[in-house]
Amino acid sequence: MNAKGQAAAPAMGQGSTDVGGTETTMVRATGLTKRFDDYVAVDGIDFEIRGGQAFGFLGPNGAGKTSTMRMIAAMSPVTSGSLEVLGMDPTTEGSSVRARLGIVPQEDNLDNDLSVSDNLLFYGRFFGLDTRTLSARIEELLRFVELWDRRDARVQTLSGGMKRRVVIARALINEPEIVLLDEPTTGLDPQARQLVWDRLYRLKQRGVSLVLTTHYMDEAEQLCDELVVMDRGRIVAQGPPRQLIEDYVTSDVIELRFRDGVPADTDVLQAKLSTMARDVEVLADRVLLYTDDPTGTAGAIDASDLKLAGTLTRRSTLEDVFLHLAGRSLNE
Ligand SMILES: Nc1ncnc2c1ncn2[C@@H]1O[C@H](COP(=O)(O)OP(=O)(O)OP(=O)(O)O)[C@@H](O)[C@H]1O
Repeated sequence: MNAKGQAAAPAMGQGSTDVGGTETTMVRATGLTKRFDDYVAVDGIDFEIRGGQAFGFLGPNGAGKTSTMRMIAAMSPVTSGSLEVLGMDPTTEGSSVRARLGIVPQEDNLDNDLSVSDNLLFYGRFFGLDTRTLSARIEELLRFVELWDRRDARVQTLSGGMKRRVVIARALINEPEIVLLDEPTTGLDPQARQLVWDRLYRLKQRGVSLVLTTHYMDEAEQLCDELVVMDRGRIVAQGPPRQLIEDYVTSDVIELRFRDGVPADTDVLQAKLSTMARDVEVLADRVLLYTDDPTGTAGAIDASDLKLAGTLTRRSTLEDVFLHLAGRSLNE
């Protein structure tokens, strides 16, 4: 207990509050480029990740998110441009960079035949940690991810959500200053996702910087302080999630569904609807009306001769930002 009677924060990430405050640059990329033969996967991007932040790369499949992560993780060399991770060059100082990172890959690469705690033990030995230190850390980490009671279970017997939490615990074994998570909740059911989000949120509260990729807008909105939105290797927008929504789209969206499907003559439809809202997006199955005056727009819709099956009014999301910037949906 500390002077205020609160339980002391676990050892993980200790020091990161000193060295990793928001004034500290954890990762800086300038003109960062990754090419696979002639294919440009990451096309000259600039970004800066500051300490204690949850920083997200949001974008559809193939946007270049994983390629960017792999360069930060010193797992894939930079083709051109510059990249600095914790003040080091990951291309020439790869092992020093990796020693201070935690990595949660897209695929759970646990040893299914080993127990939960042995997975952490063997991973920890790579970092040269002795058995006593490791035992204490394994207990603390498995309690943190709420899997201490499953410590002796073979990984094979765990659910997908539990496995993901084991990978997160494993990534923390070396007390990293930055944890890189590649699509941390892809494939998990809603309840398992909530649990992972909750643990990541707590980790951030302890001063650990999180860098994650996702193609889920709700994950980006829930977890990230700062986002870059990527499409086809480039950054199309950058900022805090709420700021991006404010900057690029209206406060509300009214979705229209038509009785006989979206009318084929989209030019006529666009012209008619554009008098009712600030922006109109015609999709295959519905039309989106972007408005800062949902009541006024709803009134104009009611007074029109549109043959509608139904309408839905909702707050704008990052999905709308992406649609506005890229002209297509995030998960298309
Ligand atoms: N080793 C590789 N060799 C050739 N092309 C690659 C390689 N790795 C990735 N790519 C290509 O680079 C592009 C960007 O891939 P990347 O995995 O970085 O995207 P992503 O945004 O993470 O998408 P996903 O959500 O599917 O992982 C894709 O078109 C992919 O096919």
